[in-house]
Order: sequence, then C-alpha cells, then structure tokens
Amino acid sequence: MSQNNDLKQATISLLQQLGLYAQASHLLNDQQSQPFDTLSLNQLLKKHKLSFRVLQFSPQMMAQTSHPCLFIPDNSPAQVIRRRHEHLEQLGNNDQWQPLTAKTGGHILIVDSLPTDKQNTKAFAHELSKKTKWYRPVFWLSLLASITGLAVPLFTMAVYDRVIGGQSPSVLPTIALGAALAISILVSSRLVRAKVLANTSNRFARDLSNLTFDRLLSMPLTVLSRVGLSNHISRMRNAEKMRVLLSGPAGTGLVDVPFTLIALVTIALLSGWLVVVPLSMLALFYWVMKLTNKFTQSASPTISSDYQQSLNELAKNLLQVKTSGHNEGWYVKFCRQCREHCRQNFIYAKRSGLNAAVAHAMSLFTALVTVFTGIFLVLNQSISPGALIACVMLIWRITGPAQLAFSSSQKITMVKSAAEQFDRFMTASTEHNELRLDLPDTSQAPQLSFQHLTLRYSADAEPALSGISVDIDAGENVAIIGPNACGKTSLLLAAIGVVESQAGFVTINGKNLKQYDPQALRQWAAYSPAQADLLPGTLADNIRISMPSASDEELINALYAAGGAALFDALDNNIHCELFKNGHSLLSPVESGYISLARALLKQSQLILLDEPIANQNPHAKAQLLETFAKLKGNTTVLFTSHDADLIQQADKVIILDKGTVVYAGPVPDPSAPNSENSENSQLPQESSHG
Ligand SMILES: Nc1ncnc2c1ncn2[C@@H]1O[C@H](COP(=O)(O)OP(=O)(O)OP(=O)(O)O)[C@@H](O)[C@H]1O
Repeated sequence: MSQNNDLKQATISLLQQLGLYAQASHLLNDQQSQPFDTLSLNQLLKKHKLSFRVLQFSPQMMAQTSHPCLFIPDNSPAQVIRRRHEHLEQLGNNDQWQPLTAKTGGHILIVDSLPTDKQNTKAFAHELSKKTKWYRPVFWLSLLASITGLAVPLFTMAVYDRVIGGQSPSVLPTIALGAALAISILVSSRLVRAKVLANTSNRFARDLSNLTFDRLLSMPLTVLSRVGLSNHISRMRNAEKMRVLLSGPAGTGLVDVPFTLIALVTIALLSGWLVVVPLSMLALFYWVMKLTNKFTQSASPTISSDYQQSLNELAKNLLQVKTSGHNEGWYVKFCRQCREHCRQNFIYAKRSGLNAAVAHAMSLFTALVTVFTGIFLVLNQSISPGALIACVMLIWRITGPAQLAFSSSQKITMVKSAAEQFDRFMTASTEHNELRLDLPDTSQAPQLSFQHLTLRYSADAEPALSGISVDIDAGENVAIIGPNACGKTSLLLAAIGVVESQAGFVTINGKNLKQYDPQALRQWAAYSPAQADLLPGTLADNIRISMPSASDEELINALYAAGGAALFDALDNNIHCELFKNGHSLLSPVESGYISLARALLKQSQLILLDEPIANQNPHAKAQLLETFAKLKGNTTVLFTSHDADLIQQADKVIILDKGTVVYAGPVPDPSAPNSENSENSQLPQESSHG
C-alpha cells in the first residue's frame, strides 16, 4: 500500500511539475480510486490526454526527454526526475531539484506531449509511427535477404559461363558451397523477419484494440447507442485487419517492393540497357493491375453488413421467433439475403481470380520479353548466356513481390478504410473532452436539483424529458412514477450524467453535474437498471463488479438486502456458483434483478438510483427492500421508479411524470384523503401491483 501511496504522491508531483495543477489536485482529493497502481497511473494519464511512453530506464535515454519524467525503480519509491544539461536531477521532499542518486534498474515514464485541445486527425499514422523501433530490424533483414537472394542467379551464371563455357569443373564445389551458404542466410533472415513482423503486427493490433475499447468506454451513451452495435464490432475488428495484413503475405510483399531496386541494379550491371525491358514491363504491370483492381473492387460485396446484422438479430430474438410460430417470414428474409450475399461474393471471387491470373500472366510475359530481347544481346556477344539466364531469374525477384502486393490490393484497400475509420473514430467527442475534475462529496447524502431539463435522444424525436424542474433534498427517498415511456429511466440516467440534456442542467450539492469527473461520479453513485445484464462468471464475480474490493461476506449481505435470499438458497448458498453454462445465463431476468440490486446496494453509496427495483419479484423480496429503504432513510438519497403502491407509499416524495413533464412533485398524497379524486392522486397506483 505504501508503494501505491508513493506512486500516487510521485504522480501528483509530476503533474504539478508539468503545470497541470487542476489535474494534480483532482488526484490529491480522489480517495475513491484506491489502490493507485501502475494501471491506475496509465488510465489517469490517458484520461488527461498526456502522450507518454514507458521504457526500461537507462540514463542515456533521458537525452530524448523535454519534460520531467517519472522514474519507477524496481526496489524503491517512484520519483520525479528531469534532465538538466548533461545531468539528471530528482525532485526532493522539499520540492527542490537535487542530483539523482539511484541510477539502478527500473522503468521510466517519459511524457512526450502535454494535453492539447487540438484533435489528432491522423491517429492511425501516429500509432504506427510509435513502432519505429521495429522498422530498423525489418529493413536490415530485408536487405540481407535481398542481397543473398542474388546468389542463386549469380551462381547459375557462374556455372554457365565458367564451368560449362570455360570448361573448368574444379570451381563447381566452391560455387555450390557459396550458393548453399547464401541460401541458408536468406532463409534464416526471412524467418527472423517473419517473427519480427508478427511481433510488430500483434503489438500494433493490441494497441489499436486497447485504444478503441478505451474510447468506446469514454464516449457518451447517446452517441454509442446512435451508432449501433455492429459498427462498434466492426471498429474492434480493425485491429484484426492490421494483424492479418502486416504478418500475412501482403505485408511481406509490400516490405519487399522497395528492395526490388537491388535486383534492378544487378540486372543493369549484368546486361546494361536490357534493364529497360523489366522497368517498362513493371510500368505496364502497374497500369494493367490498376485497371483490373478497379474492376474487382467495383464488385465488392455491399450486403455483408446487412447480412451480419440480420444474423445478429436472429440470434438475439430466437425466443420470440420460435414462440410466435411465424418462422416463415424470418426464413424468407434470411434466404433472400443469403442468396444475394452468395451472388455478390461469387462475382467478387470471380473477379479476384481474374486479378490473380492477370498478375501471373504479366509476370510470365515480363520474363518472356526479357528473354527474347536478351537473345539478341547474347547473339551480338554483348552479354554472356549465363548473364541472360541470371537476368531472367532476377525478373522473378521483381515481379514476385509486385504480384503479391497487387493480388493483396483488396486487403490494402480494406486497411486504408480501416485507418480512415479509426482516425474518424478517434476525433469523436468523449466525456473527457472538457476538463471535468470535481469530485463528489462522498461523506454525506447529496442534494439534487433538476433545472429546466430537456432531453431528446435524437433531433427528430419527441423530447423524453421536457423542462423538468424539481429539487430533491439530501437523504430523501423519492419515487418517480408515471405511465410507460413517460421518461422515468431517462430522468434517473440524467441524474448521473449518463445521458446529457440539450437544455437545462442537473446540480448535485449545488454544483453543475458537468463539473464533476464523470467516472468518479458514477463510481460513487449506485445505479441499478430495470433489465440487468449478467457477465459470464460466478455469482460473486457478478456482484463484485460494482466494488472489486468487497469481501464475500459483504457480497452475501448485499444480496440479502436486495431480497435475494431465495435465490441464494436456490444456488446452494454458494457465492462462487457459476451462473453460465455453454455461454448461456442460468438465471431468469427476475433473478438477475436481485443481482443488479445487490450490486447497487453493495456500494453503500449515499446516492442510489433504482429503476423498477422489485418488478415481478416475490413478496419477501418486496418486504426486504422496504426494510432496506427504511434503514437508508435520512442518510442516503434514493431515487427509484416503480409501479408498486407499497413502495411508493413509503417514499418521502413522489415525482409524477407524464410525456416527459412533471405533473406533480411533492409528498406522497394520502390515497384515503377526501381530495384523492384529484388529478395527482389518480396517477398513483391504488393497490399493490406486484406480489
Ligand atoms: N436510447 C434511446 N434512444 C432513443 N429513444 C429512447 C432511448 N431511451 C428511451 N428512449 C425514448 O424516450 C422516451 C422515454 O423513455 P424512458 O425509458 O425514459 O421512459 P420510462 O418511463 O422509463 O419507460 P418504462 O416505464 O417503459 O420503462 C420513450 O419514448 C423512449 O422510446
């Protein structure tokens, strides 16, 4: 723990030294994100948009630094260090710089750039540029492979001209030995290069995946739901495309293309102006392949995403499809899409085949034209027959990579569009775009206020909330009620900023919600959705996600407080019971509801928001929740939506919504009162609707 504190303290000092005082005091005041380890440090710096690298420490590498750095030695506390001319300095306890004493092993976090509002529109290229460390070995290995690749044609030439032409078989063993040596170097350098490329592509793909996932998590919910699931999946697959391209044959072909220059220079040295032939053929190769590629690309399947979408829909709605008995409609729709999918893929595959055949024919044609032109030079005795044979062999070293690169052109196009998509995605706004660093006061129940809040999910939709103005006192238990789709869930989500209003605002303890660090706010507030999702894992894993440090006993207590005693009993009182079998949840939606409620109660937060907490649950669960509510009264602000009369009756305040507007906000009206006929009371459920 003390190591963690040291790291946190050093990070605060680093932020101060970088001039990021607001960020430093945010971290100083943040008591929630304990323990503060290297993972927390990584997330924090990303959140504050600092560009950084973590490397093995060596004093020489400090020459690259322009900002103070964080030195994390293996066996001693982290320190802020900096380069001053030729010397390294560490920040002492009194905030004074002094010479660095420990120069032993450890890691160094180098800050490359400070947060900027400028959006990086070339995020993909920027990420790729970070991999420069790998370019050098790939370059040298490719050069070695290209030079040793000359051996076979040159040795063949020597055999023709010296052994056969010169009648001196004694040089043959030397030539054979030289050829064997060159081939073994060629093979080994190619093997090592393949390993380096696989390593680079995997690291690059991993970095892209991490960035994409981090970005998805930090985007506003409204943007995420507007874009749709299939788009998110396709974004996550971008990384896979890069992995396949870089480590596959297309990547190898592309890397080899510049090295064809070595073969061209050798042809020029061996045969003089004969090099013009392969050069002109390469130009012709390029134009022909450009045309055929265009022809192939014009047939790229356009239905793939619709087809994938309908498969996802079918998988999601299997129960409804089966129970409705109307399989026919789905079947017909699926068959139609499947037929079209196959037709488009067939045309595309046919054209890709044509592409590959044309590329192959162009390679053969280049070799043939070189042979026919070269024969005249041999007959003129301008070059030896061995030189002509060597030139023809070298032609394959030029057309091979070109053919590979051209035949993989659809993969290159795919990666190009993936890069563009990635760049666009990285410029989308996130919840961290503005500096939101205030932390909620976690020591007491908060007071909430909605001020003229208006919220639409899309520009052409009716507002889900319209001009909502209502105050909620600290520690109040508030029931939000009203007909379906009147905006109850939206109001709960707006209270913790998960959906953002277009007009009006929400305050917590008098401070606009937009000032709070969204992550810290939601880590503190407890929200239980109406439909709970379970994650593959045990009962304990599922409850613990809201508070990873909770003990098993705390999990069980939270489950009991949520009314889940019967569920726990059914699971043999085993908190480590697996909830999934063959990828499917073993629990019903109602049983999942207990887990969702337990997650919220486990946090012991002073702000609890529950969306239909006991819908369809048994009477015991309701009694338990009433008891839990009674305990929370006064010291926790609770907002819940419900249609249950008993739950509503115990509330301190009721907010009645209709079509997104407040029709009543105040104490729960007494149903037995003489004016119970009035409009407010008539909205209240008159009897227990559940259980
Ligand atoms: N993610 C969303 N995208 C688009 N529209 C939405 C979204 N969520 C809710 N809505 C719309 O906003 C309106 C209010 O929905 P909301 O879920 O807040 O109502 P509710 O009172 O909680 O409904 P219910 O009682 O059925 O849960 C509805 O018309 C709904 O269709």
